[in-house]
Amino acid sequence: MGTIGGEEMARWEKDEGGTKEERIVVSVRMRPLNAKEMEKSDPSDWDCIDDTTVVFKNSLPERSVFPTAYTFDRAFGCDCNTRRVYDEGAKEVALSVVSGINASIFAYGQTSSGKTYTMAGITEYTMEDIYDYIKKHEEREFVLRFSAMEIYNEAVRDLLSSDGSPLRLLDDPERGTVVEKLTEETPRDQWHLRELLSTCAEQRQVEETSLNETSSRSHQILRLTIESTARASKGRDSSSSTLLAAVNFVDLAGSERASQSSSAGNRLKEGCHINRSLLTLGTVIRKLSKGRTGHIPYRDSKLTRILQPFLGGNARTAIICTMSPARSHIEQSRNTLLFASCAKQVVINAQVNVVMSDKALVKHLQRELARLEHELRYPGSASCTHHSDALRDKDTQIKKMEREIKELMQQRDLAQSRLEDLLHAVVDEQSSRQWEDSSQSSASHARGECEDALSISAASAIAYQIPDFYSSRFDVSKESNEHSKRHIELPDKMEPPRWSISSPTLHEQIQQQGNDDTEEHCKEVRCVEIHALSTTRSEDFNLLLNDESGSDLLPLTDEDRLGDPAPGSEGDAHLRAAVEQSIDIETKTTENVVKPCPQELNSVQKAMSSRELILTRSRSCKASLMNGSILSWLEHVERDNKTPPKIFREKSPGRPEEDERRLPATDYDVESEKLSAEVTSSDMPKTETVGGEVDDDRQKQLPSDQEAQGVLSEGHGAEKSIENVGMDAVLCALESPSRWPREFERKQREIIQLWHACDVPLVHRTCFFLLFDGDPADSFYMEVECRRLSFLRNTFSRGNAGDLVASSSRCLRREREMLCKQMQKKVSPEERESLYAKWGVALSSKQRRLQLARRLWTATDLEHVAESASLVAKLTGFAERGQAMKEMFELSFTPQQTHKRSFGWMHGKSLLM
Ligand SMILES: Nc1ncnc2c1ncn2[C@@H]1O[C@H](COP(=O)(O)OP(=O)(O)OP(=O)(O)O)[C@@H](O)[C@H]1O
Repeated sequence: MGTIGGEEMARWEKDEGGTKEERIVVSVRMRPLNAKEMEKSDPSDWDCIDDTTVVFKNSLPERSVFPTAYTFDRAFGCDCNTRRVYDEGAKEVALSVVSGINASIFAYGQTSSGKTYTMAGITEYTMEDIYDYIKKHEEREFVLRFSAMEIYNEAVRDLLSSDGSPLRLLDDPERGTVVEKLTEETPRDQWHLRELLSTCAEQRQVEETSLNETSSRSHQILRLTIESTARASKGRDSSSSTLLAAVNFVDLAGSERASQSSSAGNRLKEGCHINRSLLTLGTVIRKLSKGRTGHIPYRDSKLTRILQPFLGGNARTAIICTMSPARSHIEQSRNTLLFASCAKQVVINAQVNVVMSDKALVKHLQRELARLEHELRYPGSASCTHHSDALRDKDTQIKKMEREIKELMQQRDLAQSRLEDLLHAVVDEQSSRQWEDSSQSSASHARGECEDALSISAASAIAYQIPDFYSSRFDVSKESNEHSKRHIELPDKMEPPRWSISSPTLHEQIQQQGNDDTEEHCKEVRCVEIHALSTTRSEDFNLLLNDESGSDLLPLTDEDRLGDPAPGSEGDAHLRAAVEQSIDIETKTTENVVKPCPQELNSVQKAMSSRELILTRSRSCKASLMNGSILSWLEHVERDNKTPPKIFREKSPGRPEEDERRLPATDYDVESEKLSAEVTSSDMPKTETVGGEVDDDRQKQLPSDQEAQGVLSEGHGAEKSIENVGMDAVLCALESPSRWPREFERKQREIIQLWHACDVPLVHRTCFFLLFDGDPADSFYMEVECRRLSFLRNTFSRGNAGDLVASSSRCLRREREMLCKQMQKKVSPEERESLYAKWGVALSSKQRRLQLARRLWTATDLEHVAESASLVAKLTGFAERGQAMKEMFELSFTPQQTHKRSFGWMHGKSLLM
C-alpha cells in the first residue's frame, strides 16, 4: 500500500472519530454571478459564511419555511478557485485510486452552475497528482488505462471513439456492469492523457440552452484505472500484491427542470432522460442514506447502473454540488442543497482492491507445494499424524471385525457339527429301537431252536452273500418272507447249506443244473446290503426258529436239530434269557459306544494312526462282522464270562463222539492275543481224503466241555482278541505298503487254513482267492475274513456248532457234485482228459468227474489252491475280477446309496482308504 493512501486512510478513519465508517464527501461550490445574471440585476441570496456552511441571506417571509443554512464537508464561495475545491473537496478521495481504492468524483448542480467548469479542473489536478505520485513511487510499477463515455438520452457512447453508435451494458459476475466494446486507452504520459481528455470534451454532446451557450446535455464519465505492482528489486519481496483501482470523474447533466431551461423539442426530450437519470440517482442516494436495507434501484437508469460499484459500495466518493447564488435560481439551488444534504448521509465501504499477480500466484503455489511435500516427507507432522491415527483406528476396526467373523464361523461350524450329531443320534436311536424290537420278537420265537438259530445265524455271520447265482431269483433284501418261503419249500433232502442266507438257491441251482445256465447267474452276482440283513434278519430268524413253521416247512432234518425242547422248557428259558440278555447288552453297547459323529471318526483315525486301534464294538460293526443274534449271544457270554447255556454245550443227539473235532489254531490267534489255551496250534489233518468221499472218520477233535468252558471263561480276553486281532496287518498295509506283500502271504495262508478247517464253500474260496491277490487296499477284506473264520473256528472248537459242521460238510459235498456236473458243460472231453491226468484221476476209472471235483481244494499249499481256484472259476463261470465282485463280500467301504444308515466304523474306514 502506498504511503499516501495509508496515511490518508488512517487520517480518514481518525477524522471519523476512530470508526471505520466512511461517508460520501459532499462539498458545495458557489460560482459567481455570470454576466446575464448581473445584467438582470439578479441579487445573490446565498453566501458561504465559512468553509462548510452555506446560508440563504435573503429574509423574505415566504421563504422562511426553508432552512437558511446548510452545512457540508466543504463550502466553497464565489471567490474560491478550483484548485482549492480540488485540494479540499476531491483530492483526498481522487488519489485513493493509487492506493488500490476505487474513487468517484461527482459534479451535481443545475445547468450553467459550473459543473463542467469544476470537474474539468478537478480531473486535471487529479491527473497531475497521480503522475506526480507515480514519479515519487518508482518502487512500484503503474499501469494506467483511460476510458470515457457519455450517457445521452439513455444511450452510452464512447467518447474516445469517433463511432457514435451506442454501447451495450453487460453484467459480469466478477466485475459487475461493464460497457461492451468501450475504448480503453493507456496513456503514455500525462500529456497523452490530457490529449485524451481533450478528445472526450470534443466528443461530448453540447448544445446551447437559454441558460448555457455550451450546455452539456449528457452525463459524462471519465474513468482512469490504475494497476500498480511493486517493482522487483534487490532485498525486496518481489511477490507483493498488485493493487487495482479506478477513479471516476462524473460530470452530470443539469438537474434543472425543463421549463426552467426553456427547453423544447430535442432539449425537452433530453431533459426528460436527464431528469430520469438524475431522479434515479437521487433515489439511490436517498435510499443509501437511509441504510442498505431494501431495494436500491441502481438498474433504473444507465447512469446508476454503470456507477453502482461506486455509489455507496466499494469506493470512496466525493460530490461537489455547484450552485448559482442568483435569486432567480433559488429553487434549483435549494434542490441542489437538499440533494447534497441527502448525499452526505450515505455511508460507504471502500476497500483496498488487492489483485494477485501471476508471479505472486506462482510464488504462492510454490510455497503450498513445498508445504505438502514436507508433510509427505515427514509423516510426523501434525497433519500427517492425524491421518496415521485415522488409519490405525481403521486397521484396528478391521482386525476386530475379522476376529468376530472368525468366531461366528466357528460357532456356525460347531452348530452344524452338533446338528449332525443329533441327526446321527436320532437315526441310531430309531435303528436301535427297530433292532431291539426285532430282536425281542425273534427271542420270543426262539423256543429252543437253538441249534437252528446257531446254524442259520452263524451261517449268516460268515455268509458273505455269496453270489447271487445262489440267489438270483430271490431279492433277499426286499422279499425276505418270500425268500423264506422258497427256502422252506425246498425238498427235505435238499437242505440248504448254512453258509449263506441265500444258499437255498444253490440247491435250486443244483436241482436245475441241467437246465439253468450257471454262467449267466454268476454274472448277476450282487451283494445283499447290510441294512437289508438287519431288517430281514429278525424275520428270517423268526421263521427259521418258528416251531410251528419249522415242523412243517423248514427243510431241517433231524440231524440239523440239536434238540427241540418244548415251549416253556428249561432249555427254552435259557435260550430266551440268553437271547434277550444279548439284545440288551448289544443295545447298551450301541447306545454307549456307537456315535457315528465326526468326533468319533476323528478319534478312530487317531487311534488307528497311533496303532492303538481297538475296533469299536458298535452294532453296525457287529452287524458286519457277525450279523446275527447268535453272535450277540456269544458276545454276551464272552463279555459276562458266563457259561453258555448247557444246551449249546451239549453235543448233538446222536452225534458220535468221534465227530468232535479240534480245529487248528492259526497264526492269527497266536499273534492277536493268544486267544486261549484251549485253541491249540496243532495242524488239523485233512478232513477229506483225496479222491474219495468225505471222510466221516476224520479226526475232528472238538474241544471238551471243560476246554470250551476254559475258552469262554477268558471272557474279556477273548473279546479283546476279537477286537484287536489283525489290525496290525491293516495298519501295516495302510502305513507300510512295503511290508504288506509279506503280510499278505501270511494272511492268505492263514485264511486258506481256516477255509479248510471250516469247510468253507469252494465257490467262496475261489472267489475270495482270485479277487484278493495282494492289493493293500484289500487288507480290510483279508482281516475281516480272518476274523470271521477264526470266530467260526472257535465256535466249532467250543462244540457249540456240531450241526453246523455237519451241515457245512454236506453243503461241501453237494457243491462238489454241482461242480462235477458243470464239468460236463464247461469242459471239453479233451480238456477233461488233460485235467484227469493233471489231478491224478485214472482215465479208466468210474465217476472221473466226481473224483476230480472231490480233489479240488483238498490241500492248503498255494499251488494246489491256485489250481483248484482256477478250475472252480472255470466251472462256475467266475472269471471276472474287480472291485464290484469284492463288494459281494460286504466289505466295500464305498458309499452305497441303498444303505439306509451309515455306520461310523465304515465311515472311519472310508476316511482311511
Ligand atoms: N466558479 C466559476 N468562476 C468563473 N466562471 C465560472 C465558474 N463556474 C462556471 N463558470 C462559467 O459559467 C459558465 C457555465 O459553466 P459550465 O458550463 O461549467 O456550467 P454547467 O453547469 O456545466 O452547465 P451545463 O450543465 O449546461 O453544462 C461557463 O462559461 C463557465 O466559464
